[in-house]
Amino acid sequence: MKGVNLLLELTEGARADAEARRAELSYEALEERARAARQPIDVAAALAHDPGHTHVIAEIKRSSPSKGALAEITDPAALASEYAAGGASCISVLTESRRFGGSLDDLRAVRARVDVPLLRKDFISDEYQLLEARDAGADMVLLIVAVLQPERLRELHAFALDLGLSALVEVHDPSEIEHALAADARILGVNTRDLKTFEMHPERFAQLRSQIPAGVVAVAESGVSQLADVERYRADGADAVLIGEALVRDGEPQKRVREFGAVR
Ligand SMILES: O=C(O)c1ccccc1NCC(=O)[C@H](O)[C@H](O)COP(=O)(O)O
Repeated sequence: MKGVNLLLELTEGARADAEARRAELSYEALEERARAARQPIDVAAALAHDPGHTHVIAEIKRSSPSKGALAEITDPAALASEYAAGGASCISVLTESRRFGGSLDDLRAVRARVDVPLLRKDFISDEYQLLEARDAGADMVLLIVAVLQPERLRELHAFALDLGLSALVEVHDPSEIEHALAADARILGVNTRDLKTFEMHPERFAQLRSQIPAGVVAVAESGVSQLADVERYRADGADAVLIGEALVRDGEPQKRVREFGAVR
């Protein structure tokens, strides 16, 4: 399947890049540094349902496999400041370099500039990558159920929590929700992008929402291009929306984040 193959390719590439960094900095040395880094923020609390407001997770995304180049972001920290000023509840920093053009340096630069919770958005399959996330200032990491065996998902989720990190556990279908909940996910993201065709299926969020228990943060990911899309996800029960392309292409990201966040 093209989509699964793409996810595997992205995951393998991210793992190879992390292995190269590990050759420069050992696991043990990184762990010592990571555990001494600032204490992460509790992101589940920051994204908990708010009747007066939709939490916006605003993404820093230069390019993507589906669209190619999206925006020339020379100063990710400046864009993050705009997002924060617009009231973003969390900022997602894509650190994958091969297809998304991101880096851990982007994450570090953003951390140095803003105080809002940060998501390290990458294709994580190894503990070393979780240590890197905490060391670079992340509060939350992405774990994609489609590329992790159930036991591996449980291990990585538990290790993230042990490091004080939160985890956004990403699902695409009902069986993946079961695996996510079995791993004790507290923040669940439904990605409505079909990774086989790259088509958007916003109705998937509503289809899966009833399987997400009360008390678990429900995030609708991908495909927001206008206010009506946020209103729809909100009406379908989203506590938070994760938005990339629409914000990086917008000339007024601060204004746009404020507008999207005002949806109730
Ligand atoms: O964006 C892609 O083309 C993509 C392809 C394969 C795997 C992941 C991909 N995107 C990651 C994301 O989850 C999105 O960046 C995020 O949900 C924001 O989506 P959007 O608002 O549609 O840019």
